[in-house]
This record gives sequence, structure tokens and C-alpha cells, in this order.
Amino acid sequence: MPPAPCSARAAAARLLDEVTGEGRLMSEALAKGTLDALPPADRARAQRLALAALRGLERADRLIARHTRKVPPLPVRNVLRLAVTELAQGGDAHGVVSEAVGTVAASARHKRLSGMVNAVLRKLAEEAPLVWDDLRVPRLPDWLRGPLVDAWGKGAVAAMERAHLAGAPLDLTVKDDADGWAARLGGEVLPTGSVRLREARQVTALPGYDAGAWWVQDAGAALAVRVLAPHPGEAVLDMCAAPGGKTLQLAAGGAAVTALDISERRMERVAENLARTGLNATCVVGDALAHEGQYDSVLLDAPCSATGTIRRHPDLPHARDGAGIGELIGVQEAMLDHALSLVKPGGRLVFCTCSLLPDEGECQVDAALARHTGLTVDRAALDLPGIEPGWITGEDGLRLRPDYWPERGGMDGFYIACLRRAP
Ligand SMILES: C[S@@+](CC[C@H](N)C(=O)[O-])C[C@H]1O[C@@H](n2cnc3c(N)ncnc32)[C@H](O)[C@@H]1O
Repeated sequence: MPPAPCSARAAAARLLDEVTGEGRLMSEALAKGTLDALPPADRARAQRLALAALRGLERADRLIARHTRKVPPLPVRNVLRLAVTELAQGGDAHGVVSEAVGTVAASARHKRLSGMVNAVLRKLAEEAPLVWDDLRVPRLPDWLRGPLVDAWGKGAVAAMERAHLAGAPLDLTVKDDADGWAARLGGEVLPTGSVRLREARQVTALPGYDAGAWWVQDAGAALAVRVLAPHPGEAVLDMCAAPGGKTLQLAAGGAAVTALDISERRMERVAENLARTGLNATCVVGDALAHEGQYDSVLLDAPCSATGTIRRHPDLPHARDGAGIGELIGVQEAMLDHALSLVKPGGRLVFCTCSLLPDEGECQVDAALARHTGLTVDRAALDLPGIEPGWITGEDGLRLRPDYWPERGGMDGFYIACLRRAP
């Protein structure tokens, strides 16, 4: 598609092209400047439209296939996918259809298909809102569905797919007074202590944001630091720290935190978050594998497939194909071994990943226990409010999944284990 006209809808189509055609995550497309020409409100709308289309992609494709003889070229298909999703979700039919037709007509390469787009969308303007909710819940692509079915079974994966379609509420970690902030913000306190807001809100406009009273952090992600349970004054290394949600929790718990990350750009976010919340940490840009020192405890939130975050990042299954996960598993193993060398005797290492794949969680801990004599898993670290017995795994780690807490709005998929070095 050509760059003009640069409306939110045309920009959303470009985002979809990058995700589905070029294998780029939405965060990567945004960092590259795909939406930079738009005013902030249109930028936010383009992202909302693209995320909704990615969540329901399989449904949109089913409806489009009912009215087309051949699969349209990807840029045209993406315009159709966005338009069908909007129509299904109550968008103004005239505006949606005419802008989709205009976007295709403006493309020298595809303008001959604008009549087809018009005809298809006119039919779907009536049909899509009536049938959308009855269409099958979109399935994960095979590269991810296969391993997840092997690990958790078909029923659990279907429940995860329902959670992915539903999206995620907004979870906050508060410095203190969770009940007070939940009441002020119209949210609820979850059994694990996070504050959950069910309705989507503009985060920066909420009370307490400017004062740094809380930060956005999924309830599942917030459990890693609760498991580490830092003591005031204890020296903690946050080994892969950016953008810093867990650094803030550690600092708020009174730990003397060293926040380390290899990405200078992402470490700027840690510094901004510390400044907003008035919390302190020593920030270091560097490679975790080359870092030296001795700490009372280390938090290793290792780079991973991020397959636990699909509720919030529905682009991930469409942008990725599973290539690279083997390499990530090797990096996690090397980081885990190096992290152990930075823990004082008797100290603890909390290993976690936002992955649904046991190879990036349970198996890593099993393998570390086999490699390191005297290393144990601290099961007692999981005796925390809100943790359900069924979440605890055979090796005494904590497995969190998006289909848990369905009545509350789910949680990110995560794996967390507290390892203890021999004294
Ligand atoms: C899962 S994210 C961390 C999220 C963070 N702990 C939080 O709660 O906000 C993984 C991080 O690992 C960092 N990373 C990847 N390879 C690294 C390395 N060799 N050394 C240090 N950090 C690395 C990435 O830049 C990324 O910020």
C-alpha cells in the first residue's frame, strides 16, 4: 500500500502488513517509526484497530473466504481483515467500507481489486455483526499450538485461546495501600495483591500516575518479585531488568537493587520509571553473561519466546514462527548458570520467563538441578497469598497460564522458581 492517505485505518493496515508479511512484532514496527507521521490520537487508534484485527484474524479470514473466490494479495487481505473486524464489532458501515475501498483504490498495484473489496464488505456489513461471536475461537498457529497441546492438552489450549481472544485487563502494582488505590481507581484487589481495572483506560491520565504511586504490571509478572520476597537492605541483582517493572518492585521492597540490561534504549525506560516512582536502583547497561559481583539474591527474568503475553500481544503468533526458540533456550541456560555464580552461598536465584513452553521453564529448572550439586528449589517461597496449589509444579516451581482465573480476567503465562545455593 502507498503511504497516503495516512489515516488511522490506513496506518493500521500497514501495521498488519508488517506483522503478517514481514514477521515484525508490533513493538518493532512502532520502534521503526511506522506510525510516527500520525498525531497521537490516530496513533493510538491505529494500534487498537490492528490489535483487534490480529485477535480475531481467523474469524475475519473465514468471513472473507465466504465471499471471495481466490485469496486476495496480502495488503488487500489486510485491509479487508481490518474492515471486517470493525464491522463485526459495531463500526460505522459507511465509513469503514468507503475508507477500505479508498485505501485499495489508492494503490497502483491493487486498485483493480477495489470493486471486489466494495462488494465483499457490503455483504459483510450485514453478516459480520450477526455471526462474529458464533465463529470458532481463533486458534493459535501450528508452530505454537502443537507444542502447547503436547504440554498442556487440547482442553487447556482451547481455554488459553479463549483468554487470548478476550484480551487483558489493566493490572497495577501499587507501592502501598492496594485497597485505597483500588477504591480510588474503581478496580479490585486480586488475591495476590495486584490492583486490577477491568475497563481500558488511558494510563497516564489516571490518579496516582504522575505521583508514581503505582506502575502497570500484569498480576502474573508481579509474582516473581513476591516469590523472591526481598529483605530491606539486601543486595539484589535484577539481571535482565528493562523496562523495569520488577526493578521497581524490588526497590519498593527496600532492596539495594542493581538493575542490569543489555539494551541502552530499554534501560532509559528503567531510569524514567524509577524517576516517576521516586525509587532507587543502580542502573547498569551490559551483558548479563559478562557481569561480575556477589549478591544476596538474583532475579533472572530471562529473554524468552514471550508466548505467555499473547493476550496483550496478539501480533506475536502471527509475526513469529518458532524459529529462534532453540537459541533462546541456550541463552537461558547460560544465564541461569552465570546467575548462580553471582549468588552468595545460601542465597537465592529466582528464575522466570513469560513463556508457556516448559522448555523455557520447568525443563530449565530440572536441568539446572541436574547440573549443579547442592542446588535446591525453595518450595516455601511459594507460600504466598493467592497462589493456588494447582499452580505448583512437580519440581516446585510456579506455572501460571492465561486460562487461570477466567472469572477474574486471566493472567499472563509465566514460569517462576526460587532456587537456593548450598550454604
Ligand atoms: C523479559 S525482558 C525483562 C523484563 C523486565 N524484567 C521487567 O520486568 O520489566 C528480557 C530483557 O532481557 C534483556 N537481555 C537480553 N539479553 C541480555 C543479555 N545478554 N544481558 C542483559 N540483558 C539482556 C532484554 O534487553 C530485555 O530487556
